[in-house]
Amino acid sequence: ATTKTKIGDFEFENCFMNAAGVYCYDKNELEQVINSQAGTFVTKTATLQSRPGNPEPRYHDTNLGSINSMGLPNLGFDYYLEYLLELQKTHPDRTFFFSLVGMSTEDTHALLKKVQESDFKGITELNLSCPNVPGKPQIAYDLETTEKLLTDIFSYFKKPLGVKLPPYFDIVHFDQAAAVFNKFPLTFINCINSIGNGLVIEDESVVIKPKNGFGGIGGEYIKPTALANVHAFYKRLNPSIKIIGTGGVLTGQDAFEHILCGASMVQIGTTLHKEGPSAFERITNELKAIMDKKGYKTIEDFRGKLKYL
Ligand SMILES: O=C(O)c1[nH]c(=O)[nH]c(=O)c1I
Repeated sequence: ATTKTKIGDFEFENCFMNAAGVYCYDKNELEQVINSQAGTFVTKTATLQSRPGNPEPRYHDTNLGSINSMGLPNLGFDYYLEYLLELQKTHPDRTFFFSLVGMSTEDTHALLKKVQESDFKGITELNLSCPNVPGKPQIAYDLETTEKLLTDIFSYFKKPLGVKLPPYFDIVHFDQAAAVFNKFPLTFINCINSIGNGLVIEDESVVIKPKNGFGGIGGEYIKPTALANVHAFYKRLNPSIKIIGTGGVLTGQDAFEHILCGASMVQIGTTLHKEGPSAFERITNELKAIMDKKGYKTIEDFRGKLKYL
């Protein structure tokens, strides 16, 4: 079996990649993902200026997953763009993802205009769902603002663009959000970001410093919500808008379920943070074994084919 996949006009040898925020802060981390079995990588979400992020401890692993309130620490847009342009020379046959968001609407447009005017040939992931910048709501929970932002963006941005979404929890919100996204030539949507503002307690204390311990939840806790968002949008979106599935992937079986729900690419966050880049080889082999046992040759043989009772 092969786990190769396609997003927009781009082919990837493997349908696995990191989730933004994990193993993607600097060239050293990104190099490790390039040299792993991952099909591609996405950068840490970049802002116009570099940011130190929230006070530590700001990330904590638990038996069932993770909690984080990083606060968008990153080396700044220019650092990642420069590296991505260098990779276009050293790895001309590969396509990478550039995650970004402005700290204001003006900044978001400034960032995307810089990408549009640059020689970047990869795919841009606009993060509409960072849950950890105090005072900043998750953009994608405000569908009116999201529609206005995308309308303005697509008036000048002509390169491949997708959006990173927070989880939605109401069928009516799936309907309303899908109706907005279907208005735009999006290359993909990525479901889901961490489940915002959970709380993890050990003994009598929170485990992270920012926001009195409130942070985005990842890992095993979130797979049912991730799968529901992948499948809800798969059923509602124009087939030209691909789905990236993120959330709760520990094994090949979890990845199989994301693809069954309609995902064309699967991102790994918490598991990658815990296990390191060798997780890509393990999970790829586990998925291939499942496909071989079931007689599926490519992921298109079962993508989106979730059975109902
Ligand atoms: O706190 C973060 O940096 C962060 N953490 C997340 O869990 N998701 C995000 O999109 C971001 I931008």
